[in-house]
Amino acid sequence: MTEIILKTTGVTKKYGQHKALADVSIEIRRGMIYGLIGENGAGKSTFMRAIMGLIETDTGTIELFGQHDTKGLQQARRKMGQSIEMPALYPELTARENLQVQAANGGVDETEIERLLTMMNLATTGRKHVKNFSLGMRQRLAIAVTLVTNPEFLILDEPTNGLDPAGIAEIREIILQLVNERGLTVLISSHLLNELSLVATHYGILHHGRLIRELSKEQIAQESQQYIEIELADAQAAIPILDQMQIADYTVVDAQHINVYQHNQAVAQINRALVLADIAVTRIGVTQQQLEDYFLNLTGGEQLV
Ligand SMILES: Nc1ncnc2c1ncn2[C@@H]1O[C@H](COP(=O)(O)OP(=O)(O)OP(=O)(O)O)[C@@H](O)[C@H]1O
Repeated sequence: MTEIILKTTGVTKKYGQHKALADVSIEIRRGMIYGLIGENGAGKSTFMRAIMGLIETDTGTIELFGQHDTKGLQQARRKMGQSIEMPALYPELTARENLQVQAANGGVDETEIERLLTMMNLATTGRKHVKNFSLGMRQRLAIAVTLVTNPEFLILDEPTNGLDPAGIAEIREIILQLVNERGLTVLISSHLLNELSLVATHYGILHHGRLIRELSKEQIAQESQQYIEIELADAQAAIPILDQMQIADYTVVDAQHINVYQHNQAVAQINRALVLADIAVTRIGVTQQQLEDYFLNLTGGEQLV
């Protein structure tokens, strides 16, 4: 079994009468990219802040790199990098200068700073001050800053928030590169579920401060339903054919679309039967239920965005 990097047991945090976190227990092992998913106000930032030691929890325990007492946790937190919302970037300095300031507090050398700038696609920003950076550039610099201390465990709170698809893809590539090349373990939060599905190896779903499910990428693939999607000229005309084939579990979506949920039926068989009955099929294939829909089911239809 790989090493446990973070283990929380029954973590609870109240703000007045409001429970921002209720009995949250999670386990993150080395090499995982753990995606923390939840709607606005679900408790994602509160949880991350608790791990970072930025807020006190009411009850529960936090174990980091096997340490759980105050002194041990303090030491263990040195192995973490974090970008909680916006880390402190100096707006009047360049990207390189920002990294140099961080490195001066005890961290990497100039060569590593150059490497980080290249990795984050910031090497050509030259004399440009951070205050003139785009949001994407700032987000990437924020991640670079967290790497200056050579962390083993990275906590990223909504690193793709507000970015366009190209910016999101860039962050995704960086995270995958960090995991592959440096063996980092990552805890990342987002409400962009489909986006997270391209990087996360494990998921924790927070809903009203509770961890309602914890599952792996493979479990999601199994559980999110597959179905056969048929696009055809006349959906009504296809009904008797499906009945003849003893297919009972299907939905007529509209005049040109039918979804069949019995995926033990071969796609080719259905296609052949429809074509033989003179019903033109324009498209037929197996579709995976979108991750977004899967989580909507789990949270009782409440939007996560
Ligand atoms: N300092 C605070 N004082 C009072 N209530 C707070 C405080 N911080 C957070 N909360 C409340 O705790 C709940 C969880 O907030 P949190 O910021 O952790 O959610 P989140 O999942 O990170 O959401 P978002 O995506 O909006 O950041 C919210 O209802 C929020 O209003």
